[in-house]
Amino acid sequence: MRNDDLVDDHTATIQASWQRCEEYGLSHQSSPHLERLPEADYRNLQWMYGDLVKTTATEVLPYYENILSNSKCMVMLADAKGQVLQSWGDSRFVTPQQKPFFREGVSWQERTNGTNAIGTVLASGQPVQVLRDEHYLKANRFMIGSAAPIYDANHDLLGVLDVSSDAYLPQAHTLGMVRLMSQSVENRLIFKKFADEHFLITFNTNIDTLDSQWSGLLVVNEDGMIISANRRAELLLSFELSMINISDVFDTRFFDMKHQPDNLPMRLRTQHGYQMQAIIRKPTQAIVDAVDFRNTPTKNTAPTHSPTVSLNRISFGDPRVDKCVQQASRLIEKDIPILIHGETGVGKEVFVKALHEHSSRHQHSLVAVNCAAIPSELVESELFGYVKGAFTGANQKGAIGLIRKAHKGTLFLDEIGEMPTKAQARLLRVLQERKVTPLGSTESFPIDIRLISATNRSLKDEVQQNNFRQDLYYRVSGLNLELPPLRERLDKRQLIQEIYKMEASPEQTHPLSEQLLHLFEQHPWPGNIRQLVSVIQIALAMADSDPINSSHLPDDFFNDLENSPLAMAQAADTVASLQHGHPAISLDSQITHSDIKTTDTLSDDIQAQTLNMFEYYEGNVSKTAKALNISRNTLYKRLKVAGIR
Ligand SMILES: Nc1ncnc2c1ncn2[C@@H]1O[C@H](COP(=O)(O)OP(=O)(O)OP(=O)(O)O)[C@@H](O)[C@H]1O
Repeated sequence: MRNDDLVDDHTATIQASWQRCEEYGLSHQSSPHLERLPEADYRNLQWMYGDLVKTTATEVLPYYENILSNSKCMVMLADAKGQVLQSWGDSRFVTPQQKPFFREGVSWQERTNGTNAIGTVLASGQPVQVLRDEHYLKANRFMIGSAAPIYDANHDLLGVLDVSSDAYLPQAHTLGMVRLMSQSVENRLIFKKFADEHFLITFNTNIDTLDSQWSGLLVVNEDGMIISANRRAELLLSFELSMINISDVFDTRFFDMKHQPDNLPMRLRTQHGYQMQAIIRKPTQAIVDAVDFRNTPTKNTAPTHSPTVSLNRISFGDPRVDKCVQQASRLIEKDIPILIHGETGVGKEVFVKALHEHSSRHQHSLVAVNCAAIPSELVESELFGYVKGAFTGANQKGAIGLIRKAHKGTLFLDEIGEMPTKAQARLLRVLQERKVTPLGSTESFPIDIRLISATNRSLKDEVQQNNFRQDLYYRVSGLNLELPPLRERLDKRQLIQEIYKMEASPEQTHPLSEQLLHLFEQHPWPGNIRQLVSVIQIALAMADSDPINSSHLPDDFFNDLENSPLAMAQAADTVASLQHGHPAISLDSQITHSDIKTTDTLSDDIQAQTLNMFEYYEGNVSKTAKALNISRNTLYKRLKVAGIR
């Protein structure tokens, strides 16, 4: 590209940015928005982008330390929303009033801060240098910003790297340097992600530039398929690389490339006839492991029998479950452990399976471990693996352990509260060091897992009673989710119908009757969805291909109803109309349709449920009454008993 073209491009980028600023309603006099994110949100960000920050700080910036320390500038690393994750450097060139401009946790979006290097890179997707007077807000015109985007291995925008300095310093090379730095970050991230299990091929037109960040980088699997590449590779080869074989790119067999000694350059000719110099690096971990894990079907490693339900069928509009789905599906892509709490049978495991299938790790294993189901003396060897002869009774070949089986995938520790104390200490070390040392071994193996744990007890109480380590609690509970019991779900009706459809055979053509649906909606379901599935299965088997009626329902179903005064009161009419002499239910119970008069004798459970709901809906009487399926009057009376109104 000619210099004139570059100038034209630059001018067009800045003009387009100024136009956006006008559309956002900014003026040159507007004050920049320099407020930091709330501390908790900032901490979350740091956690989510831990790898990016660490890679930049420890593997890239040190190479530029000399240049940076001699040129009085600030380096800022921002996420894909322009929020500063970390800043480094010398703030001597800024006045005390200008220091907040470089603070971590400040957002540099154009929308709030006008044309600026970070915000304009985000809007244009291109490296940009914003000179002093090109900043839209006058308040920002004390600096020159040079910034370049950072993309991840999938070529999705990950963040922006920015170098800002005093307007009077020479700037000729800064933009080039920032581009180089962002390319190094991208290359390092690709290395980290793939070096364990894949071949990495670095190539360039000249042997002297092979070491540079501008070399092409290809990630290739055992069969020679290209799994990932840096952006330079596509530029150098000038064609799209995704999922093609390396032998379609170069005229050398992959077999010959694989057997080239590590770090010894080889000459390759592209299919277009260009000569390239290349270096191949072999996987650092035995490739057999990698293949083994990826191909292991979930059921072999996970003693789980729950059905596979897609994530968009987990909730049918319950606000609490919706929120769980939204939060978890976002955080499963980050390195944040998830802890799910919920009564037995609410569908914790079904939810985890759906999440894993939905996540980018779905080609790898979901390993589900029920910590309560493994005998305590075997928990450690099952989880962490062991080497040959580590203990009496051990398998002669040794075992890899469930945690390593989840490498690159998801590890689900169900009933984590049941884990023996010794195993807890070992698990904590594994999570801190991200390495597993099998029993009897001195060697450790790096692991890359997403961790989801579940419990139906309060893990916090377990910590207080010294049954669960506090440090481990903090390690496993990044995002705490509560899956509500079935009786409290607002999408009960749809969920019941959905499960009925799943369970009914093609011969069963009758839908669930309105009355049965109503009865199911009132039921307290102490066994939650598991019980609902079982009741529907029994009823379907009893009814054969006839429509289901109450005589097909198991006795336990009615016992639960009788034991739940509230549900009983609400279900009475329905049962009366459905019942054809079912022996398990007595409708002359002292509980009548008006549970109002029994408010003060309501069970603690119902009272607690009422208060929980009331709190959940932040004191909104209509919503709480609707959720509990009671009248507003009844709710007022219950609240009065609880001393609230
Ligand atoms: N969303 C759903 N759709 C269909 N069936 C479901 C759903 N959620 C749960 N189930 C049914 O309920 C059963 C119990 O679910 P799951 O094992 O996930 O519960 P859990 O909360 O993990 O229970 P526990 O705490 O006892 O381990 C499943 O086997 C499945 O039959």
